[in-house]
Amino acid sequence: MSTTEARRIIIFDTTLRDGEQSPGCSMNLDEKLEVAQALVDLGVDVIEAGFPIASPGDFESVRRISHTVRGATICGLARCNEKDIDRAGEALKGAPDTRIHVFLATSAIHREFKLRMGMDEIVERAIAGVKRARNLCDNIEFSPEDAARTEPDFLCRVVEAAIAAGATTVNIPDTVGYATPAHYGGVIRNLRERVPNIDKAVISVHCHNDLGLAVANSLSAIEAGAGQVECTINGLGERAGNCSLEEVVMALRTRHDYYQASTRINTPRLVPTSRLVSGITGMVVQRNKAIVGRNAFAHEAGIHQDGMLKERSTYEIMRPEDVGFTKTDLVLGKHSGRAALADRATALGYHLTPEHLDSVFEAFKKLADKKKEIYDGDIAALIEQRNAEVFDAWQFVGYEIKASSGESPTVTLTVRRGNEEQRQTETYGDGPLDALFHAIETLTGITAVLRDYRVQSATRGKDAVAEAMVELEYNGQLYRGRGTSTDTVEASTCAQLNAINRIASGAGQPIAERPDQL
Ligand SMILES: CC(=O)SCCNC(=O)CCNC(=O)[C@H](O)C(C)(C)COP(=O)(O)OP(=O)(O)OC[C@H]1O[C@@H](n2cnc3c(N)ncnc32)[C@H](O)[C@@H]1OP(=O)(O)O
Ligand SMILES: CC(C)C(=O)C(=O)O
Repeated sequence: MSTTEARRIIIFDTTLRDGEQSPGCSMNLDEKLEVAQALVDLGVDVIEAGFPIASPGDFESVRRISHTVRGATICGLARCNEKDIDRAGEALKGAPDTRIHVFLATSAIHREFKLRMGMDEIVERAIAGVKRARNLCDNIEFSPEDAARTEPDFLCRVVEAAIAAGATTVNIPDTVGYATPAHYGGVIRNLRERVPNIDKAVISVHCHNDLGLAVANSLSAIEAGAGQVECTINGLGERAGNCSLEEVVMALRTRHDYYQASTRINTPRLVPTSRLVSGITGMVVQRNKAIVGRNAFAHEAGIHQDGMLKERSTYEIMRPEDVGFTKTDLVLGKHSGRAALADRATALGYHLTPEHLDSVFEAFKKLADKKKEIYDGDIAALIEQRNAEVFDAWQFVGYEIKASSGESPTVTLTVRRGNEEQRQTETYGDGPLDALFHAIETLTGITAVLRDYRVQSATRGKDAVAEAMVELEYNGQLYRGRGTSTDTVEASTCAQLNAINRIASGAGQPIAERPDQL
């Protein structure tokens, strides 16, 4: 089947109703209007804007949305009683494209313990509710709540009666997330085979995620013939949530070869809409959440990064820009390889020789063992540090400090000169840096005046790299040195040593040329 012949699946978004039922996710009127507009921009077909009987605020938000938001059908929920249905009709009155969604539970557990109604009464109430709603609106959805746990024969009976009474959509909820994919697909198939008037209505699915199967169950139902899927942004919803809109939409799109079904969703709006809803509800999107999570298109493993740089379909089944991310993120961390490091260095404007890359890579791996995430600032600092070290006569190896307040610290500094390690221990000065700088002077035999010393964080976070900078005056010339490390003392010692190395190699600047610095 070609793309043009694909079945179109109706996307019914219930972020503003079932999504709002997530504990702590209530939204105010302005926020609901903003989300409703974003849902229209995203291209959803139906927006379930709220449950008008629930509160005056819910009534008002359904009323305002149905009167101001254009481009989608606006739906209001109602229990199967006159008051709820009339209130929903009132909230939607006068708006151009609306739907009333009437629900009544049908499973044995709900009939016996919650509603205390027998089967016949359920059927009668369902018929009466749909008819009453149909007098207020032409577009009626009926949901036999807890359908997935309802006896198949009885479910067929209720669905047939609801359609005969005027329901244009019959929604089959897995209210408690009990279904599994094959089971749920079977429920839909059974209805299609056994309900004589089933072709007079669209079959819809509404899956909860208690077993983490909401998306899988929805896809199975679509495969079995469902034409509408109910879902929420970020999978928000009662308890473990609902079917996630972004996941089901991208599954249909990515596996079009299999499902032969399409939606109207403008997929590059998925990430912005997810961020909007997350910001408004305060429900943080987990980093590894499919489609919209921060890591959804991030690759850290060297072998994957190498594959991605050669041909991105090696490790990506969707393009990040198709869901609204700007680009794939090759995260640099302890699992990365040279290919990704070289690629990032080039992007940052550095051109590394193979030897230089090896040397930066070695320092990068050491840093990555200490730090969870390596930022661009870290990479730049490492490259510049290595650039400076190329000429170094003395290279930093390590230090030890014994210090207590009010006493001169004792430091041992170890440096390498060629193949030889040199060590200097001293008890000196006001603090560890004073002592370490003095140990450098003793080891190298070069005494200079410290004109400037600065240390700053190169990147973010507690484990950020410290970047130290010193300026030394020596024989009327100015020598700068830089050092980086996650350890501030080490960064400062490296900076001092780097400046001394420059003195040794004569790489200074006349002081007169830089009066502003002094
Ligand atoms: C599966 C779902 O997500 S359904 C939607 C769930 N969403 C919500 O409940 C959020 C909004 N709800 C509310 O604000 C309140 O529950 C209200 C305003 C709707 C009702 O409040 P109250 O009148 O105080 O009733 P309460 O919530 O305590 O109990 C629900 C009543 O509705 C009845 N009921 C439940 N579902 C239905 C239904 N589909 N049709 C008719 N009656 C129903 C229950 O049997 C119970 O009746 P009872 O009090 O005679 O035993
Ligand atoms: C109202 C219905 C569709 C519902 O939310 C559910 O059954 O989960």
